[in-house]
Amino acid sequence: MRAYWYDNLPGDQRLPHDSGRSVPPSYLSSLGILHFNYPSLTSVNDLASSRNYTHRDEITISPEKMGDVYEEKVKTFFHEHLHEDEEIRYIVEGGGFFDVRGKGEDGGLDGDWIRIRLERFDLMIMPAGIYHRFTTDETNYTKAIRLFKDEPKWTPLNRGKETDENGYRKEYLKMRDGAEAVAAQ
Ligand SMILES: CSCCC(=O)C(=O)O
Ligand SMILES: [Fe+2]
Repeated sequence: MRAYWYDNLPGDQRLPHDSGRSVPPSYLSSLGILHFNYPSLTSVNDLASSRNYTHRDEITISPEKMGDVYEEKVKTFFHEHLHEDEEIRYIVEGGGFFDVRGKGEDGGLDGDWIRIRLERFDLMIMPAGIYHRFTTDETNYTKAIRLFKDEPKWTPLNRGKETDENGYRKEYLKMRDGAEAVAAQ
């Protein structure tokens, strides 16, 4: 795992877009993001049961596996969205990028994109309500396990006026900025 500020330059979303400015783990945790490196599935299973995740599926995002819909899927995943549940992803093979919004400057709610590079054995937990997006990298191959509390269901809520007002979004901001207010004391 490596996190850095997205360079915001034009070009394929699958390129690294590395500005060269790293984002430290402490900043990611202040956004409510957790990361682990689990070379064995046993640890993934333990984490799943400790958080009451009883369902999972395995997704292979690649042109070979998905055929013609691959490019379309990759664009859908890259549309800025949030979920009303936390999102847990474990990379089994290949790699990919999750982009998440940093904090805005001067108390603004949303800042610039942070790119999080995930590789084999990386497990990431993103809190409900965080704006994010996903893309494969130039190798066009991500095999990941998605953990769910109930039946596997992926419901992205694309960013808009409605999601800005979403209760889970508001809860997330309270947690994020509340945590910061406490840390600053
Ligand atoms: C690597 S999982 C696919 C992307 C995804 O689940 C998401 O963007 O929410
Ligand atoms: Fe998502």
